Amino acid sequence: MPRPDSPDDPVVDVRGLRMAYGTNEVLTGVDLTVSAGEVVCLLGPNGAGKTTTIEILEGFRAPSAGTVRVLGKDPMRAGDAWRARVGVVLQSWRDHARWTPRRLLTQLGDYYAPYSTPERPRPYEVGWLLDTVGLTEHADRKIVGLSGGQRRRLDVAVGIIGRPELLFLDEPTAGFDPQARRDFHDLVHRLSDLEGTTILLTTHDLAEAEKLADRILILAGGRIVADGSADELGRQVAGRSEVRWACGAERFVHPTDDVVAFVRRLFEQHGGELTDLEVRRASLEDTYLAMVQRFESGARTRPVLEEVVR
Ligand SMILES: Nc1ncnc2c1ncn2[C@@H]1O[C@H](COP(=O)(O)OP(=O)(O)OP(=O)(O)O)[C@@H](O)[C@H]1O
Repeated sequence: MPRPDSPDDPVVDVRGLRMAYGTNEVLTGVDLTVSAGEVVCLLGPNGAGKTTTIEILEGFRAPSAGTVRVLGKDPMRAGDAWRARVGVVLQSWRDHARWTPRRLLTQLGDYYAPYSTPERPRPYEVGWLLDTVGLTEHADRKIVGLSGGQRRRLDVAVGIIGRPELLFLDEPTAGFDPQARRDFHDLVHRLSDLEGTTILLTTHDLAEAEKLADRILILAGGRIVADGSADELGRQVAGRSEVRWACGAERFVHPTDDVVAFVRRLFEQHGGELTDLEVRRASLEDTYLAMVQRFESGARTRPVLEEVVR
């Protein structure tokens, strides 16, 4: 039995997780580990099982099989003290529509006060939190009158009011305008860098994943098919970089695995004639699409795909 608070223990440790809804097998053997202080992003196509995985880790859904340990406990059996250490940003806060954000956050914050420790005083101060999520101006308006993006900011505030050690964010920026998105990214960095909060998030915004995540997991076909930083994943997809150049009026494009060797040859052969040169590295979007495609084409003939990454 792992000691819950040893800094060396993984915050999330999942082995052989399986989940079926009736005959629909959504997760067929997920293994994943998240260490203290990491920001990990779970990517995957629609219906891959990201929300299902997160809900199981949150203790909101019982898995069909496998071992799940979150902060050293089985989420389905963990008590209030465990829950106070975990923050969850749900899709949208619907209760208490006639309350104000300030009242709601104050009320929810009181729930966490008994779980305050000298190392981690709980809850956050409500005024500070309202300011941090950009809701000060709307703090005393009824929740029912907030815009979609303002409600989403409130969702985030509700998720972190208890100063969680582990925070789950399921598509946190869906519906955010660019400013709200940037503010949110700053908040995630702040929680991670200053508070040491461990964060597991899902998103379909690959630029967001690249910006926020220390590590990216790709869930496809019921398993984790890729695990690494954006750069590490990129290196596993061959032919990813593209060199574009011009000789006089003629333009050329060539994909390559080894940009330096290719450009060196280019200079040796055409150095004097080159009028333009550009190296375009594949984005996380290119990598992600290539990996999911590789998985899907392989899956038609081979159900097990560990070789995609390892
Ligand atoms: N409560 C449920 N009952 C039955 N099937 C469900 C339930 N919740 C999810 N599913 C099914 O499980 C699969 C995975 O759904 P899930 O919401 O976990 O995927 P996701 O990766 O989060 O998708 P998205 O990117 O679209 O949000 C889907 O086929 C979905 O229809």
